Amino acid sequence: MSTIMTATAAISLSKVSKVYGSGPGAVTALDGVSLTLSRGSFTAVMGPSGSGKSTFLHCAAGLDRPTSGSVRLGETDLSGMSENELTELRRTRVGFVFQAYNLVPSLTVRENIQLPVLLGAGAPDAAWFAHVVETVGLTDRLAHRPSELSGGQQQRVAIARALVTRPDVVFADEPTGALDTRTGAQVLRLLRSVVESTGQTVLMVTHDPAAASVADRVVFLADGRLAGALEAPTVKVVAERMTRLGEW
Ligand SMILES: Nc1ncnc2c1ncn2[C@@H]1O[C@H](COP(=O)(O)OP(=O)(O)OP(=O)(O)O)[C@@H](O)[C@H]1O
Repeated sequence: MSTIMTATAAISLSKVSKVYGSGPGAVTALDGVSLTLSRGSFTAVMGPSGSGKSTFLHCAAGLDRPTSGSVRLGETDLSGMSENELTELRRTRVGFVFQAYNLVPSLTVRENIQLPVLLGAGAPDAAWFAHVVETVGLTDRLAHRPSELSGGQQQRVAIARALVTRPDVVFADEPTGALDTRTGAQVLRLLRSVVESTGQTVLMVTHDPAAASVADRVVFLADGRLAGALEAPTVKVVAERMTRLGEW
């Protein structure tokens, strides 16, 4: 890999394939996908149901191992890593935001956000923590429990938690799937502003053209393969492209 690529690529997948099962029942969920995300970019992944989006996200994030091909996070090749090393990498170098916010109900907002740092027995960086909390607009909610917050606020806690370790990449799987349109739009604007204010790299899987239009680039998957990309996407163009790819 050239010096320029290692300097700018946050994540890089090379000919990644994933086959579930074996023999006649084997399913090829990903089929030779190569993609590079530059640092500070916001990329949305779209495609019909079953096209391999979740598998792609899981392989890129080190949650699942490709059957063949390689994934690099910055300069780290995930292929040869042990389970323990992958667990450590997920804890320290990637952040996750899921549709179901996955907050710990008994912990306060502050504790939920700090959890990844506390689990690593590290000391939270106070200035960064304050910056993240302010960016997501939760400064006056730190002592609350998740059940005392709205859905949008809970997802903002999850976003803050994903950012607190200053990960190389934040992976978001349908982050607005459980939110109403207006709250979803607020959460997306927040993710966008996070990319701009922190230089964070975000990879987001979504079914929603409006969500995808917030990204810098949309990549489309169909039958486990890359089926094109759009730069500076608009809702209309994304929706048209999805309609051509088949059932959403
Ligand atoms: N653990 C598994 N075992 C067997 N097959 C699987 C497994 N996980 C996914 N698949 C299959 O791999 C293909 C891709 O699935 P994946 O969940 O990545 O698609 P997706 O695009 O995220 O779908 P959706 O939009 O419906 O969530 C599908 O045919 C799915 O049935």
